[in-house]
Amino acid sequence: MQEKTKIAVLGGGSWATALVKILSENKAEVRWWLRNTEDVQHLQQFGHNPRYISGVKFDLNYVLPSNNIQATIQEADWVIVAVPAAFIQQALSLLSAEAFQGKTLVSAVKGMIPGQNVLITDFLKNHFGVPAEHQCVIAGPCHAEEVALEKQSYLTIGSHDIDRAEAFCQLLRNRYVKANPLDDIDGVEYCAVLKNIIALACGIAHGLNYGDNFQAVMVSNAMEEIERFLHAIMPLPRKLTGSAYLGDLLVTAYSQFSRNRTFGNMIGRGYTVKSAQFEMNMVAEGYYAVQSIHELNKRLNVEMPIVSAVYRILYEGVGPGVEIDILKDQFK
Ligand SMILES: NC(=O)C1=CN([C@@H]2O[C@H](COP(=O)(O)OP(=O)(O)OC[C@H]3O[C@@H](n4cnc5c(N)ncnc54)[C@H](OP(=O)(O)O)[C@@H]3O)[C@@H](O)[C@H]2O)C=CC1
Ligand SMILES: O=C(CO)COP(=O)(O)O
Repeated sequence: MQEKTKIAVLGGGSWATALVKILSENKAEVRWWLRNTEDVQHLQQFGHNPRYISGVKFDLNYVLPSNNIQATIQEADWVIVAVPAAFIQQALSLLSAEAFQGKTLVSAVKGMIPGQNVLITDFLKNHFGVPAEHQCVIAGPCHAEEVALEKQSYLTIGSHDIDRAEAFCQLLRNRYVKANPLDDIDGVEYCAVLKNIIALACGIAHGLNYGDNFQAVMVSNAMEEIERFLHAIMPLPRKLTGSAYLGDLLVTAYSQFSRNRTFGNMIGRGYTVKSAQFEMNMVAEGYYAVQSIHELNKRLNVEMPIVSAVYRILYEGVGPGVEIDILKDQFK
């Protein structure tokens, strides 16, 4: 009998839950680290994650939930990090560089490490010495909630090592998931960070009662902003109309499932940042990312009116109406 591929998934939120569904249904052995003991016990007893997309039922012959992060990754060939960026340092604090040796690390995270303002793959390289070519990122327009409903979805796996990316695609492909490898790992990682900020801006505008006409213009302007930023930080010929770039921006800006859009919508309707965070039991990465991009852009000086507006609204207390009014006059 062929040995099962051993994969560790770190994180207990919606995206980790969706990825465990895909991988375990493809008969990989998934060791799953969640930080809460009660969640692990619930999974072991009932086969459901109690707090995130709880309708998904897991086959416990293939899914091994645990609170022990060292034991979770020990035997795995692939380690998927699916913890929101702001909590990664804390989540991985018990692990040493040796723990990752010989493994492929896959970031499922669409954020940056706050304070350090680095991408997750750079953090894993700097902090744990994981070489860039031993890493992949999961990109593309894909909400966990739609994976749970088995709706047709597309993922892009970025890596400097295209064979490794293809090998990971093979672990993901199924009846409703198509996966394609791509070598622009930094481009898709930065784009995923930026699209969350733009989706926040779209939510803010929606909360202020702007309509679809305005949002379409905001998204078109945003694409140009993203293009300028990527050109400044990582110039490469890339097709930004691809689904890992434009596609991910569109799904996050328009989907009812988007955390970032929902968070922005609350801000537009007058919630404070604290109260919006309290209302959502999920994480809007764009809130943290906008600070990192704002810091990075002090050096790059890219013209980023939408990102700057979101920064001023969330971190400087400027009224959302004031900032969107300014954008309204700048957009073409
Ligand atoms: N959801 C999606 O559809 C997609 C998400 N992603 C990315 O996946 C990553 C994970 O997000 P997602 O799964 O959506 O997360 P969710 O928003 O679904 O859940 C939040 C997660 O954050 C954890 N968390 C919250 N506060 C803390 C804290 N103080 N310390 C440690 N952990 C904390 C929660 O743990 P607990 O429950 O124990 O509090 C939970 O696991 C993000 O980077 C996101 O951008 C990428 C593609 C799709
Ligand atoms: O990246 C995502 C879909 O591709 C998820 O976006 P949200 O975090 O805004 O839900």
